[in-house]
Amino acid sequence: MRTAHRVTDVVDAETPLLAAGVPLMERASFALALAVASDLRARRGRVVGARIGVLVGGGNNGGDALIAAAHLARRGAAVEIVGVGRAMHEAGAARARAAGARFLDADQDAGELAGRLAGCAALLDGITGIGASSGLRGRALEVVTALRGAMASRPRGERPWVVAVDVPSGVGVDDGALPEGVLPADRTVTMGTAKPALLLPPAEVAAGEVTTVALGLDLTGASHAVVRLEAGDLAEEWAVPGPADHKYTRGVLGIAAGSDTYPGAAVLATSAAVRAGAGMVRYAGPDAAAAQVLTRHPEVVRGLGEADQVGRVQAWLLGSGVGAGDTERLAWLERTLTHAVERGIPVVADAGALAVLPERLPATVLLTPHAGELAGLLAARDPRAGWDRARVEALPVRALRRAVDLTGATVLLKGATTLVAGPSGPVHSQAEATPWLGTAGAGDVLAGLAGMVLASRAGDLTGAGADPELTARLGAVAASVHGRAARRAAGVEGAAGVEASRTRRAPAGGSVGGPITALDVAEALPSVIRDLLDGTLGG
Ligand SMILES: NC(=O)C1=CN([C@@H]2O[C@H](COP(=O)(O)OP(=O)(O)OC[C@H]3O[C@@H](n4cnc5c(N)ncnc54)[C@H](O)[C@@H]3O)[C@@H](O)[C@H]2O)[C@@H](O)CC1
Ligand SMILES: Nc1ncnc2c1ncn2[C@@H]1O[C@H](COP(=O)(O)OP(=O)(O)O)[C@@H](O)[C@H]1O
Ligand SMILES: [K+]
Repeated sequence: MRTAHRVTDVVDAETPLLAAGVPLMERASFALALAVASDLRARRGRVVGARIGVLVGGGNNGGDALIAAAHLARRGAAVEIVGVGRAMHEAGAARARAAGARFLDADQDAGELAGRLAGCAALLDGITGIGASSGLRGRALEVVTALRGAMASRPRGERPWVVAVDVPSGVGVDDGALPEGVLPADRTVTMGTAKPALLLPPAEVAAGEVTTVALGLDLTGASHAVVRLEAGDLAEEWAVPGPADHKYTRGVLGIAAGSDTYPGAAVLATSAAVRAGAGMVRYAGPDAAAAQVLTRHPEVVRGLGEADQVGRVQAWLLGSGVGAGDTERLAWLERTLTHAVERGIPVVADAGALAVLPERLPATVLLTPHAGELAGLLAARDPRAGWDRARVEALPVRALRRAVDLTGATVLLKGATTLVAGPSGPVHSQAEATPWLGTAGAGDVLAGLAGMVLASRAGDLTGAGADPELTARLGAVAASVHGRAARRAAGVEGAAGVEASRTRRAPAGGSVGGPITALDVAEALPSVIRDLLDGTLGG
């Protein structure tokens, strides 16, 4: 599990150590210098003679960068420092100067400065860290903007290796905002614990590879702001049947997906659910879609009539492939949702079901909008806040939290990185997917998979003493398994999907994979889940 902590919790954890005289900045800057030296050796063979540019702001983030610059200068690097703040960490500057670092004229033309910096082997971004009040301003913004331009005009292989100190300067440290004028890093060396922006869209793409420096902070009392589940965590949450289990104890999922207009959604959602190991799927949908489902999956049981006539289920998936004009189906979904909520049955509410939500919902209802659907939901409930798709994409965590507050439900926001949060607990952020997954019907597969995961853990979700945060965690499990199945289907290896999409090529030894259909993702589920439980799935 990867985790991140909020700025206030980091500051609270640092304070007693600083008061006790623990040299946190020494530790931080030494580790930073080591990371830069190691990257330089890997990329250029040596540190000696390498030209390293250091962007320095007025606070302790600049202090970290200056002391690291001193270490690197002592190792023989040609270090060039540019102050872009109103002040400069004095002790750090003195050490850098004593070690032989050069201070460039900070007032010179930003374009000339940028041209010089863009020719460095490495750049350290030590402008702002957790003390930043907003996106970069003033001279810092001017220099970074010029530098981004100068770097963009060089061939990729001739650009400097960028290392961000603590966070890429200017990102929304707690909310993951990515304003204009952030220098994208190849690596971020973060101090004490990861910061939320390093795991949250859209800022995470500017962080590159993240290295966390252990500072000895005691964060045991602080809650996680962001959690990213890894393979071992998924295996722990996955329900594995024992000898006493049978189809009913493994979880029966009711699926009301698909319509005469979109019958395919029924096939995709049921395929995902049965392949992910549902004890049984009861399909409640129109005749034509049901015929297609049963042709492909004869094990699916048809349920007719109202919710209480369909037969017992441990969870429902409602709404995939039901359009806004399908008033009769929507009315049925609304009645079924109410029925499920009254009985404490967990629900995945997707697509059409998002249009018929009651005012308040329990946390065991998992809403699965994409950014456009979430914008619609927020615009309807919070009309004066001006939510639209672009705003949701720019501030996804805020949009997610707002939707949770307004509905009471657990919300899963689909995207290249999928975010899940409930009324309490952290934001889960899962980034395993590949951009090849952005294909019609992929959301229906996720919905079926998520429904099956909730059905298989229904007892833990709703029994006495149930963990109120479990729905969100299981949503994250489903998102991660979905993303991993997409990677397997597409043949993506080595590279993270995000990285591959950014660079349009695979790193050495990897593969960016190739096109997939939504059904391919469903079909990859059994082997991915098997590897997950065998412990052979990395990451
Ligand atoms: N407290 C400590 O002793 C430790 C702090 N550490 C480092 O210190 C950093 C935090 O230092 P600070 O609290 O001094 O804050 P920062 O250095 O992150 O930011 C404050 C400085 O940035 C300027 N600034 C703020 N907003 C700006 C904006 N929008 N545009 C341009 N400039 C802006 C301020 O004028 C001030 O000079 C951490 O991120 C980490 O790098 C680490 O060395 C670990 C120990
Ligand atoms: N660029 C991307 N990278 C990774 N995953 C993506 C990307 N774009 C979309 N996805 C994933 O694909 C799925 C698309 O779902 P959705 O938008 O509901 O499509 P549909 O309604 O056609 O099924 C989601 O799980 C989403 O997270
Ligand atoms: K920084």
